[in-house]
Amino acid sequence: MMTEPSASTTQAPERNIFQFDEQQHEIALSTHNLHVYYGDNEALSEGDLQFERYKITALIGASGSGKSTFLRSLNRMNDGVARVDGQIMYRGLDINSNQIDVYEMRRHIGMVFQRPNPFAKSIYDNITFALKQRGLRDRHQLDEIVETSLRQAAMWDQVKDELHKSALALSGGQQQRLCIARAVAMKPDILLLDEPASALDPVATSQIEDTLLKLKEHYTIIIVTHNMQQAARISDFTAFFHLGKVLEYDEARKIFTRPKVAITNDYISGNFG
Ligand SMILES: Nc1ncnc2c1ncn2[C@@H]1O[C@H](COP(=O)(O)OP(=O)(O)OP(=O)(O)O)[C@@H](O)[C@H]1O
Repeated sequence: MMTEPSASTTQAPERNIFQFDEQQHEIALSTHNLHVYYGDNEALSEGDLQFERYKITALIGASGSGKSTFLRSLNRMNDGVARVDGQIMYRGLDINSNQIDVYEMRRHIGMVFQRPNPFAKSIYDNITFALKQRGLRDRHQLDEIVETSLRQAAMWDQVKDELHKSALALSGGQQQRLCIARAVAMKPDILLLDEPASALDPVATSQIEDTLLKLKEHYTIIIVTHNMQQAARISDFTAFFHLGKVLEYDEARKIFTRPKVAITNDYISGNFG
């Protein structure tokens, strides 16, 4: 449910960061003193955020507020594009450390992009490509992973008889679910999704949302979305980004019913963005 626009639109932003009680919540990923720069321009100045295991966290905010910059930093997709200062802690390791094998880390922290980007290969080969690159050759094991991944992405029944058809012949929504299947085939801990449904129609969008709700049984999900209804429907926690900072981060039901920060209220009420 959305709240009514607030009268206090001009109120200066206050920081209102939700701190998990680490005793009660298992943290899958956390950031500490994170700053991201494109050249001299500081696009993100974010302090300490924590992401709880097996929950969906939505990153919301107006265009240019830094959501994608933040998301892409979480598995070093900004390497070579931006300078990232601060720590991103995963299983006790800072993923920005020189000792990290970036490809191995991305196996644990996978990503699905805004536009479906299947390889120009068959459905089967899209899912097995990276596994084969890593040396997995056992046909039986590969078949099993293809089936499990497609089931997790809720498209096994639709494509089980045409696994050798080109992925490019699938609809946009199916292609995006194939990209989700490709990501989960690597058995990541964390799935990052950058507006995965923005190029899809409402039916395909709703199927992606149902898929994500099922996937959170096994994965920690962090999703950028411009769709407030989507964030309210599927997220457990929501972070509101504004001008390169997180102004409010809390349980989604609180953000969408009684946000503490006036600008959050204005944004979710559709007053800007
Ligand atoms: N590759 C880049 N080079 C230089 N500046 C960039 C680059 N990518 C993003 N920026 C800048 O960083 C800031 C944050 O952009 P970012 O894409 O993270 O915002 P966003 O909230 O994800 O926006 P949108 O919702 O439109 O995707 C913006 O000022 C943007 O212009």
